[in-house]
Amino acid sequence: MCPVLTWGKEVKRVCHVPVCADCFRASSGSELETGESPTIVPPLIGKTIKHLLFKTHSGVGKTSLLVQFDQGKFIPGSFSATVGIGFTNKVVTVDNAKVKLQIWDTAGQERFRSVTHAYYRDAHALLLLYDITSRSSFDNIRAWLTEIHEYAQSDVVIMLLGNKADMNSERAIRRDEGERLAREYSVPFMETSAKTGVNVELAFTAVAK
Ligand SMILES: Nc1nc2c(ncn2[C@@H]2O[C@H](COP(=O)(O)OP(=O)(O)OP(=O)(O)O)[C@@H](O)[C@H]2O)c(=O)[nH]1
Repeated sequence: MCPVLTWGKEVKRVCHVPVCADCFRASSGSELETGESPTIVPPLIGKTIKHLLFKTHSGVGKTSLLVQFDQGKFIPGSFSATVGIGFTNKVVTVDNAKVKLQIWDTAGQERFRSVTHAYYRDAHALLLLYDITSRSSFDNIRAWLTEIHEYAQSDVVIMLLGNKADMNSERAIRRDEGERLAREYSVPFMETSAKTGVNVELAFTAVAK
């Protein structure tokens, strides 16, 4: 039985898979040459999307959101603060194509600003996070958006995320405030919860579609 292969946009020739002549024809669109061994070279990954995950304020749930996306679980309690920049790789299937998401996790602290700037230029997507129970985290967003516009590629996808959506009773920022700010900067917006997992997958994969 031949493997089912999905051809992505940027083919990365990483391994050879032996297949029958019919599958070779179906996958490559060409016939085997006489004497040619029936192997095709599938892409392991269709494309790589680089995300940069931001928090605008301490404790908005950036690490929890990443853990929920990566491991599908919520681990209560604060993680040790992100130092400098780290990254997580996750391969997801989008429209039958495998896409590698490389998620760079930045420390929001001032002293790491210069490190972070270097990554802006390379990113396809920037996820900007605030905590719906924290007015100050929301108030920081404008400054971050201004800075991002200065350093990021002009075609970068910026997404605004209001995290801790499960904490409705302690909400300090109405959903429509988030929506309005997002409209003002022409960026997509959604509320997420690292605890319940709501919209977490969507937030990370939306850019890959
Ligand atoms: N209820 C609820 N709590 C959350 C959610 N996301 C994170 N938390 C909690 O908020 C606190 C901070 O979460 P972290 O993931 O450490 O936040 P961070 O932005 O990485 O924090 P620092 O790097 O320390 O600034 C922890 O107690 C988490 O358990 C969420 O969606 N819902």
